Amino acid sequence: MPFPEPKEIRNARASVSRTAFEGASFFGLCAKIPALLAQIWRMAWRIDRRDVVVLFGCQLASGFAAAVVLAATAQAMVPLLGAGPVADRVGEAVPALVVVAVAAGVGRVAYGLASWAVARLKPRLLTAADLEMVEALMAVELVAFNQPRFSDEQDAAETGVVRCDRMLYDAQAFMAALIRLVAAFGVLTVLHPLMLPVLVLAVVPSGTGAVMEARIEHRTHYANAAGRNVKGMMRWHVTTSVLAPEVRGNRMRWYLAFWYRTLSDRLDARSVGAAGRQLRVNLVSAAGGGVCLTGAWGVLLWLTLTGRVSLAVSATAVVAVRTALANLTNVVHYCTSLFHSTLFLGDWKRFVDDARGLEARRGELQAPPAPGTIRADRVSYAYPGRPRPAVDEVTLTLRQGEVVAVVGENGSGKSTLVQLLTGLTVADKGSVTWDGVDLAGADPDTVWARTGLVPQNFAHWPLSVRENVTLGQPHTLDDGPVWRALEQVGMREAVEELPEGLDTLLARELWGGVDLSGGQWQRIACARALYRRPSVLVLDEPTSEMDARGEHQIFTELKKTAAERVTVVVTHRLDNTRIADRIVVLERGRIIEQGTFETLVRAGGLFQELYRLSQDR
Ligand SMILES: Nc1ncnc2c1ncn2[C@@H]1O[C@H](COP(=O)(O)OP(=O)(O)OP(=O)(O)O)[C@@H](O)[C@H]1O
Repeated sequence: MPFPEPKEIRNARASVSRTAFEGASFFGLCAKIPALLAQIWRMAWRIDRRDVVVLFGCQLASGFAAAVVLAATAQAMVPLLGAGPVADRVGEAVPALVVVAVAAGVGRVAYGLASWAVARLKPRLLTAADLEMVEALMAVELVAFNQPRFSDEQDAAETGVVRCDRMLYDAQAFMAALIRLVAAFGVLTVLHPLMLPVLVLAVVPSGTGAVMEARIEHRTHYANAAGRNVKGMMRWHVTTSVLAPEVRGNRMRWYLAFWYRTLSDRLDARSVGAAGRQLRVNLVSAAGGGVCLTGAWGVLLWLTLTGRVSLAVSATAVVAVRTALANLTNVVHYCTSLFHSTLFLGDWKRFVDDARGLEARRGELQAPPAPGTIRADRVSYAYPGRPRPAVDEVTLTLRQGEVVAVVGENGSGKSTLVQLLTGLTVADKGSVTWDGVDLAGADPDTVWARTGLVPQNFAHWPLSVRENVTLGQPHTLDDGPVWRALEQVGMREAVEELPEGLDTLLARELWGGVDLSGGQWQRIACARALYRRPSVLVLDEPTSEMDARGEHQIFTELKKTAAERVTVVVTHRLDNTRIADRIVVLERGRIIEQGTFETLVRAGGLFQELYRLSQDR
């Protein structure tokens, strides 16, 4: 049976860049260039003023040198093409030829120095853009990730970061070509005023063609954006060692290969189609440019034949026209590329600004360092685009020293509730208070400084064992507390056996790395939370992959250290809830039962039913 075709993937919205480019004409682009250049210079200026000054100065020098080369060439042509013995004519031209050689040398050195400044600025510009984005993303409210537009905008902004690499080079190449073009125009105008309009006419078709080609490229880029992103994600899934057993054990390889090839073919088909359209545009503009250029040569010939310009001037004009044309092609090419890059940069800027606006900034209130009471008062929360609240009018009080278990079926709202209790998410309705301090108005950093969280999806940080335990803490050189936390979760022996103990890198893909089992990783995540000695400890399915001994050890430890904190455990293993002082049962976002294990297991409600099912084997 043939495989079913993968779904066509599209972006949730068209990017602002795309619309901006679609609407731009050649002259529209030109008008925007000064502002775009100013934006790039401003960014570069913040990074290294000296390099920007070198870059700018060298560009001016190389442009000036180009003008001198052309003007001196014209001077040398006069004797060279004049009358008299060859030796005399050459001798007369020597000073001008020396000027040509020196100016060409100065131009080359200036160009080299400008490239050096670009090479120094480029990586730092990229890092600055990247850091801004990473820092902004790490600070946004969790709810931002649930907005459908957010990930599209993030993709466009990522492209902006990558394009920073090219943008500076484009700006430099554009400026260099522009300066040379202006120099060539200047020399031509001096030679004969009629030369300038003729040359402008000759270059309009190629300029228009280049913009049209760039627009096709841009359109293809966006048409392929969503598919390219998904393909990139899929590439990781199908090639990573983490998922290799699943891919093989379920014989997924053939379908995944088909999927990957189909998606790649679709992307390629768009690019191939675009290449054909670009060729047509290219040929038409080349033909138009050829006709105009022939006209320009014709005018030059007419000026020469009618004696309006000398043969020497005419020869210089040929050199100047060729210089102008070559640089004009570069001007148009780099201008469109620059425009393209700065549009992506605009996406990046907008995203970073928006993300900063979405930063978790709620108020100046300080959360109590060790809350005696956490209270949820008629708290509701609905995820964007979901009609039913995930947590619905929940009222609950947790006290210091208490271990509370939260149970319920999949999707009943357990994880969402613990996120609300720890201020990771702010309630739509109702309030969560820590000793009366409303988390909606509290500085979230002061809240999270007191919490220890083992979420359902925790990271396998590709760092050393020590860093995996201490992550997020102020640095301490003392390994005692690290070993203590590892002991609490029964990992001391396992870590001692690792090749480099606490220094062992936990990442099998990297050189010298060692991977852990699923249960061991869970123990490390628990050790990380316990190491923090939090006053609010939240564990969301902390032992789902652990063996009986590990699970027993964790729950014993929780009970032993419960007095110093508020402890909340989300679990599906209902036997574990025996250690809890209180069990809260959720259904469709509401609390339907509360009590001790002994009460609930006989209460005839959902807990009793779920417990019976868990024992019915
Ligand atoms: N990021 C999200 N965006 C949209 N809806 C979500 C999101 N996360 C959870 N939900 C929905 O909210 C509801 C509650 O989810 P939650 O993760 O809190 O349930 P849970 O009780 O922890 O489930 P489980 O036992 O499977 O972990 C579910 O209907 C779920 O589909």
